[in-house]
Amino acid sequence: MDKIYNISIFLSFVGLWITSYLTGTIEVVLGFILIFSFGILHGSNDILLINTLSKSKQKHSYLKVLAIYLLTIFLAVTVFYFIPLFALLLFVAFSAFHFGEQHMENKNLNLHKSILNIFYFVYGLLVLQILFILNTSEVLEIIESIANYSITKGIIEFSFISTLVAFLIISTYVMIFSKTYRALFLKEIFYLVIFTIIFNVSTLIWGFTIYFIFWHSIPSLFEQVSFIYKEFNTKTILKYCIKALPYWIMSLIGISIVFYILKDDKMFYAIFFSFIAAVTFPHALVINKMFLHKKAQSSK
Ligand SMILES: CC1=C(/C=C/C(C)=C/C=C/C(C)=C/C=O)C(C)(C)CCC1
Repeated sequence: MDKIYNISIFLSFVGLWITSYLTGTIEVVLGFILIFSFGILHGSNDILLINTLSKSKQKHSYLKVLAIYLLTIFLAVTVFYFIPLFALLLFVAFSAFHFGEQHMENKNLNLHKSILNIFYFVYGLLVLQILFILNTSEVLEIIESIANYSITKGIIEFSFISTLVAFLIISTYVMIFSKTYRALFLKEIFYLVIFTIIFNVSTLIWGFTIYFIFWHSIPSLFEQVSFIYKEFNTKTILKYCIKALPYWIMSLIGISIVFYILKDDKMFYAIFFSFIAAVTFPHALVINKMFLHKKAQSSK
């Protein structure tokens, strides 16, 4: 995993360097290309993951799994439509846990499950809050168009400071009880400094893209391929991509239709993030199950 993160550092700075040559519009287009390729791909094989997870027990019917998955997405869309502010907060909370779990799970911190869950959540939330505090005006605009509710700069600042304090407290606790984390702490702070530099220099969308693709989706793809096929090489990556293709195409068609129907410039980011949010809910749950399964396997 360390190797992957070294590649992430390299790609992040390549990403920053490239954008110094690009106009704002091309930066946004490139961001969307990356999000719609690697970003969506990393969530396209959830159904395959569910089947791999249930292999040992009774195998669920494909249609049943697909139906439950689509129902969760439909439910998320409905909540977004009727109670957007609540849905947005829930989405940020789910995403924070999901980002934190992806980043920290493989560190084998060897602590009680509830402490680990809080730690994953606070870490992921801190990364998001660093992005938000360094791009406040863009974030406020998008939140207003999604939730039809204007929050103030003060709320973003307050959330950032509270999350930072919470992170320092839980980090101290984890350091006291986990030798592994003590050894890793400086490296983790170094990664956070890298995120801060990137989020400060880039626009909101480009900063989010760099984190989401190079620090989340690519490490997650590595983890998923290794979990499903037990090895990570060109052959298994190709297998994964072929399996993901129908879902990937379906999501691209789905979002294109929504954009085509609404065709509203102002709503662009709102639709985009609501779409990501809807697929994030079931995805985060499936990945959580994958990590629990891996842990159970390794402790056998
Ligand atoms: C960047 C950003 C937001 C949050 C985005 C998040 C939280 C994305 C999470 C994506 C995930 C977890 C994908 C699946 O793996 C807001 C709040 C919409 C406001 C505008 C800018």
